[in-house]
Amino acid sequence: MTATRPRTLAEKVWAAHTVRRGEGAEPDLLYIDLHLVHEVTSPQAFDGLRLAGRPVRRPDLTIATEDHNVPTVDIELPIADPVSRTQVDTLRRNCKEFGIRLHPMGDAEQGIVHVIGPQLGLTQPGMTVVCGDSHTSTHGAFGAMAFGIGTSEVEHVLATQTLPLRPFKTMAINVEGTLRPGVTAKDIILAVIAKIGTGGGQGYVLEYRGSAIRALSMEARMTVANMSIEAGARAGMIAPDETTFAYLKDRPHAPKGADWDAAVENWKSLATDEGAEFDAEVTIDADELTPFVTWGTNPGQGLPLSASVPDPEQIADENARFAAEKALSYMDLKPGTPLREISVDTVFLGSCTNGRIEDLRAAAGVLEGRKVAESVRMLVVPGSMRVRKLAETEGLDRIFLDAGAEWRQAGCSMCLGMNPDQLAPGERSASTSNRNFEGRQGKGGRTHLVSPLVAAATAVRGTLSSPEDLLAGSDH
Ligand SMILES: CC(C)[C@H](C(=O)O)[C@@H](O)C(=O)O
Ligand code: SF4
Repeated sequence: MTATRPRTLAEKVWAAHTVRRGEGAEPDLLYIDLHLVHEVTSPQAFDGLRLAGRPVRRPDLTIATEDHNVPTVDIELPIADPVSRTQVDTLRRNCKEFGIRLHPMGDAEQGIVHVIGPQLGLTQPGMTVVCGDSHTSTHGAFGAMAFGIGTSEVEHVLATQTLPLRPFKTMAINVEGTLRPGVTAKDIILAVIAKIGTGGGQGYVLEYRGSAIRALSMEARMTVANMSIEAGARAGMIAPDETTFAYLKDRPHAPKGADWDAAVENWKSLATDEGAEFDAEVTIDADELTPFVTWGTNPGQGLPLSASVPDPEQIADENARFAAEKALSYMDLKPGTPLREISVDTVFLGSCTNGRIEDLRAAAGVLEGRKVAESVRMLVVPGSMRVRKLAETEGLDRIFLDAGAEWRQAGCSMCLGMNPDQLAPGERSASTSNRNFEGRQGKGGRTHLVSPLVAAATAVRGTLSSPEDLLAGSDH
C-alpha cells in the first residue's frame, strides 16, 4: 500500500471507478454506475449499436424518460408536432428493442431526467452518473461524479458501460455564512456564475463547500449543482452528509437494511480529506447575498435585484463591454433602468433547476391569497409526475390555479421550448430555469433567470420583484 495523501471528493470517486489508468497522454477508462437517457440525444447512439450488432451492456444500469419534447397539456392525445412525435416514438422503439426501462409520458415516474434519478433514489453518493445532457451535473449534489456526454459517448456507454476520460481539475467554491430570509440556492449559484464567469469553471469539477452549502436541503443543493455547467464546469459536487442520507433513505432504489448501513458507512468516507488541495479556490460570502436576477443573455450577466441595468460604457474589459451591448440590445433594456422596473409577460416556474416540490412550495407560499397580475401569464410545470402528484396532495395546484396560474403536466417545457410552451418574439419572461441565451425559450424571447420566490413575486407585481416587495409598507 502506498501512503495515502489527502484527497478531494472528486479524486476519490474518480479513483474508485478507474478500470484502467491511461498511460502518458492516454485517457483513463472510467466505469459508469448510472446512465440516464432521454429522447433528444439518444437516437444516433442506438442506431450505432444496431449497425454494430451490439446489445446494451447493462440495461439494468440504464434508465430512460421522455422530457424535452413532451407537451404539458392534453398528454393523452398523440403529440401534434411531428418532430417531437418522432423523437418520442423513436425512444420508445429503442428502449423496447434494447430492453431499457422507460418512463413514458403520463407514467407516474415520468419527468425531467435530472428530477427522476434523485427522486427514485437511483442517484447515490460516490457514483459516476452520465447522460447525454449538460445538466447531468445536478446529480453531483449527492456527491456523485455526474456529467453530460455527447451522443457518441452515449453510444460508448450503452455498449461498454465505460467511458475514456482525462481527469478534471478541481475547484473549491466555499460559500460561508448564513443566507438571509428570501435568499435561496438559486441566488447562490447565480452569484457564483456572475463572479467566476460562464467560462470560469472550464475543465474543472467544482466542489461546493462551506456552512451555507451544508445548511441547504437536498433539493436546494441540486439547484446549485445543476448550474455548474453554466459556469463552464464539467461537473459540480457536494459531499454527502446526514441531509443526503435522510433524503435517500427508503427511496425505491436506495439500499435497504444492512446494505443501507454499509452504504452510509462508505458514503461517509467520501468527503474531501482535511488538507486536500484544490487546483483553484473561490469564496462567496453568503451573508452578503440578496435575490439575484440576470439582465443579459448568458447566466453570468446577473446582478442583485436592487441594482440597475448596467451601462456597457462603464465596463472596462472590451469583450465584456461588447457582450453587454449586444445583450442589452437583444433584451431591449436601457442602462440605468432599475431591475425592479422591468416588466414581464410570462413567468415560468419549472425545469431541472427549480421544478421540484420545495420550489413549488416556495412559490405557492408567495402566491397564496394573491393574484397573478392581469398582464402576466404564469406557467407552473412540475419537474416530474411525482412532484405534480405530491403538489396536488398538498393543495398547491389549487393555490396556483386560484392565483390565475396554469397548472401543467411534467417536462422540460419552456426551459427550452422544444414543445409548444414557448415565448413569442419580443416576449419577456422571468424564468426559474438555467439558460437565458438568445431564443432559448422561443425565437426572439427574452429571459430573466430568477429564483422561485422572485418568480412568484414577479407574477404578482408584473415587474421583477422579491416577496419583500409585496409586503404592506413597501412602495407598492
Ligand atoms: C437537449 C439537451 C441536449 C440539452 C442539454 O444538453 O443541456 C438541454 O437539456 C438543455 O438544457 O439545453
Ligand atoms: S429542464 Fe431545461 S435544462 Fe433541464 S434538461 Fe430539460 S431542457 Fe435541459
